[in-house]
Amino acid sequence: MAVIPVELAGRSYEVHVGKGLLDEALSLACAFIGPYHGRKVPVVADRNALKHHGERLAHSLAADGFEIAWYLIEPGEAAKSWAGLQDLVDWLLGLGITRGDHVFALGGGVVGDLTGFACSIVKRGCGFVQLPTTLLAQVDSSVGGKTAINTSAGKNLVGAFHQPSLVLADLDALATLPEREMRAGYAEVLKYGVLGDAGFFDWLEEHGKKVLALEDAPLEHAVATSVAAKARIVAEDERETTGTRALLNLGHTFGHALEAETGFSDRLLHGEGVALGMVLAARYSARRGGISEDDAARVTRAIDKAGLPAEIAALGLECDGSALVAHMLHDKKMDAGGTLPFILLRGIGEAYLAKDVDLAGVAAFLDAQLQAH
Ligand SMILES: NC(=O)c1ccc[n+]([C@@H]2O[C@H](COP(=O)([O-])OP(=O)(O)OC[C@H]3O[C@@H](n4cnc5c(N)ncnc54)[C@H](O)[C@@H]3O)[C@@H](O)[C@H]2O)c1
Ligand SMILES: O=C(O)C(=O)C[C@@H](O)[C@H](O)[C@H](O)COP(=O)(O)O
Ligand SMILES: [Zn+2]
Repeated sequence: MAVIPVELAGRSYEVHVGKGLLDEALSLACAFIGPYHGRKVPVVADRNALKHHGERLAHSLAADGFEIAWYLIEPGEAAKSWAGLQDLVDWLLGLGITRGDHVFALGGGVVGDLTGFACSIVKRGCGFVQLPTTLLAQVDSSVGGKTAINTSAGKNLVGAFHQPSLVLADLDALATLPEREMRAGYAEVLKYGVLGDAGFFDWLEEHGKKVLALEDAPLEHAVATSVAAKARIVAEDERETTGTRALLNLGHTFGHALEAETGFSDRLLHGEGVALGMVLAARYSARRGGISEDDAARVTRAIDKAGLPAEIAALGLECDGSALVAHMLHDKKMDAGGTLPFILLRGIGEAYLAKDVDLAGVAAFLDAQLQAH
């Protein structure tokens, strides 16, 4: 078991990583449950998280004398929408939620992002506890307080920074996760190595297969190392103002554009978009004379070896590079002068924010990538 603190002035919280946490460590979470609503705890879950882990959660809360008021969402990115937000907020208000209450989010990044955002606005803010059940949510989305919904203009364009009070990442939950989702989460694990920890990247090259196969020790090491990396970055730059936190966006400028182009659908999962985005960022960096061609190829190989998509040509998109760049114009990193900073690489473990990227050049680069292979 690992306990990783996220140190934020006045709002520090812990991320617990280990097996059996949904069964055992919930007494920790019970400290956050107010004496409201006839001791019913509001839990937001998607149908898959409920099906596989709802009973464990209900059982464990019952031991502390609590019942659950469930709010169910359909699995998939579509729930991160205005309509999804409105329905959830109405439900919370209907429950008589107070500002001192905590809502529990049981599921992947979709459940966490939507619940966190609803909790940031309901009565101007109530608390929430993250119970992440996907690898992606355990290593990334449940930590750091970015919450959001998507709009027709793009990914995560309406949201808030709102930190959870506690995160319990139960590694046992991953046993029921479909393989494709496990791989998608692994893309964000690789991201921490590629952006800032060459040693971790080396370790993943050697042990990544064991992580994907859910071997206990490698899995816990990968999740805890990822969470610790994210916690360090978030503690340094909570609201992405200094450029440090922007590094967590490695692969996302390209990835979010690909997600938008594929309609935020099952055609391309978020982690798959990030995987492709990291390949593109590495290749684009190599072309500018940053990372070596060999190391860019190493990044591509690690992604491919994990069974993640590594070539955008294989997506069969019917668009050109300019269409992808048009999606990027909505990116939240865009500054008032119309510059879109890109997270590029000097080497493996050495990401930086480049503010001199010419978008016409990116479109031409993408045209070539869309044709290649
Ligand atoms: N807030 C952040 O910092 C942050 C970071 C990374 C990603 N995100 C967001 O997270 C979302 C992606 O999250 P995700 O990859 O977890 O996707 P997801 O929430 O859609 O979950 C993936 C699928 O797994 C199912 N599932 C969840 N837990 C399961 C389990 N234990 N067993 C079986 N099935 C299970 C879900 O029902 C869903 O079908 C995107 O919207 C992305 O933008 C946010
Ligand atoms: O926590 C962060 O900061 C990240 O950038 C983590 C990303 O993996 C995540 O997908 C995030 O939601 C993207 O942020 P956005 O600001 O580009 O929406
Ligand atoms: Zn991401």
